[in-house]
Amino acid sequence: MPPWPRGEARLFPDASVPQAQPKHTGTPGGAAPAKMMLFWLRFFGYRRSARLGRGYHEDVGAASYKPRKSIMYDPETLYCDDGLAPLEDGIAAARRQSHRRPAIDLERGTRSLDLGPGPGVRMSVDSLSSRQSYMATPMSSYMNFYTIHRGRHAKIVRATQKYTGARVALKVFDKSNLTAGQREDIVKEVQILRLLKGDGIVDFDKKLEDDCTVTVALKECTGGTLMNRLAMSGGRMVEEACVRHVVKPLVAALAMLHSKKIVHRDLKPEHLLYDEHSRLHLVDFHSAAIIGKIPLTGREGTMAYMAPEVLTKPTPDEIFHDVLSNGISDSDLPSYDEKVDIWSMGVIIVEALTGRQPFVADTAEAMLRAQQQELQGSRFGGVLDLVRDQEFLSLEGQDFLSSIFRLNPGERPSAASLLSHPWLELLGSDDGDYQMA
Ligand SMILES: Nc1ncnc2c1ncn2[C@@H]1O[C@H](COP(=O)(O)OP(=O)(O)OP(=O)(O)O)[C@@H](O)[C@H]1O
Repeated sequence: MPPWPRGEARLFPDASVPQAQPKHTGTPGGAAPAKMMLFWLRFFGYRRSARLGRGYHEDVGAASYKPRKSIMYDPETLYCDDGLAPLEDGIAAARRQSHRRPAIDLERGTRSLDLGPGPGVRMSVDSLSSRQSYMATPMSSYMNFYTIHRGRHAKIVRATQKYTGARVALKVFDKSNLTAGQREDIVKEVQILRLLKGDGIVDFDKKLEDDCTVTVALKECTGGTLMNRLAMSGGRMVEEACVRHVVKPLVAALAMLHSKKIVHRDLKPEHLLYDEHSRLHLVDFHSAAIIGKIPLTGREGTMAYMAPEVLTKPTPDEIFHDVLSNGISDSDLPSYDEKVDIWSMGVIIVEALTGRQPFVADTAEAMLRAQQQELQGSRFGGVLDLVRDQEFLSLEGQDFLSSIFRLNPGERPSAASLLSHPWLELLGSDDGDYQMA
């Protein structure tokens, strides 16, 4: 029987009995090794790094055991856009690849996320709490890049979406070449594309941004442009094919566009694309405008397809340097309306039927003269003479085109009224498509 009560055995051990010594005695009282280590780790500000699955890890400040600094995501797993669903796709993908739940409530603040910069650069996101930031790269959710076009404003890169396999056309703007006005144009282009989800308009997917580029992701139209189709069919289309594949879908797309008060302002064969089902889609809304939101006073578009009332307007540069600096407001200038698209449509149709542009000139003044001469029939042998020929074009076709080619925009029909034009009923079989005429 020991001389002390049982319960006091650990408090007052018998000195004669050998006791197990703690392995580490660095702190008073012989603290447990884990606690000891934690003490020093806290002291030196150690950051615990917890792996949460492939390519995804969380840095956590161990000093307080609270998430500190940042959450980092593998660019392969997460991408975000300017606020819509794709970020959630990225989160879902990150979660699928992670065995543990991402430690942070990603959903919070995703609505106003903009893409982070390229790999290795971290970017704060306002709507997340200050200790959180994202790392992601716009292009990392795509693969198989191939540049198909270098345009005035952007380059177009064909790519495949990694997770869905969807084919996209990425319109990539180099930020270093953009003026403030051009940046506004991109915002406007995206705004218009969002408004125009529907038949006849290219499908907008999302907008991506990093330090160097702004990218507008569109569904790829795999059937090529009207220009490609004309080339495949020997330079021009027979009338029935033209009505089926150009006139009817174009009138319908313009009727929809104009009903939303949007003017394209740069219609041409290169901006009419076909999908895999040969359905027509309008692209390039960079010059487009919403009537009433900005004054339609500048010379926008491609000269051969410009309506006469656009040719007489100052270019955007002239407006900036000459007009506004003279104290005249943009809204004081005479403006035009959606009828400019109707004129461009007429030029496209004539080109599709004949393989030639009806009006050709180098300067705006010369183009205006050429248009007047053609329309008054004083330029013998011009392209319009050909379409006035009954051997070449049906009476319905002639009536359709002559109603469009009016110098006075007020006399041109609207797209909505052209929907019921008899020429659109002139549809033969598909056999006529792309025949050499
Ligand atoms: N969604 C798409 N699918 C397939 N090809 C496309 C798509 N969007 C654009 N392209 C191709 O890229 C070309 C140029 O597109 P877009 O006009 O939008 O760019 P841009 O920079 O404004 O070029 P440009 O200055 O020549 O008008 C189109 O003519 C077409 O060949």
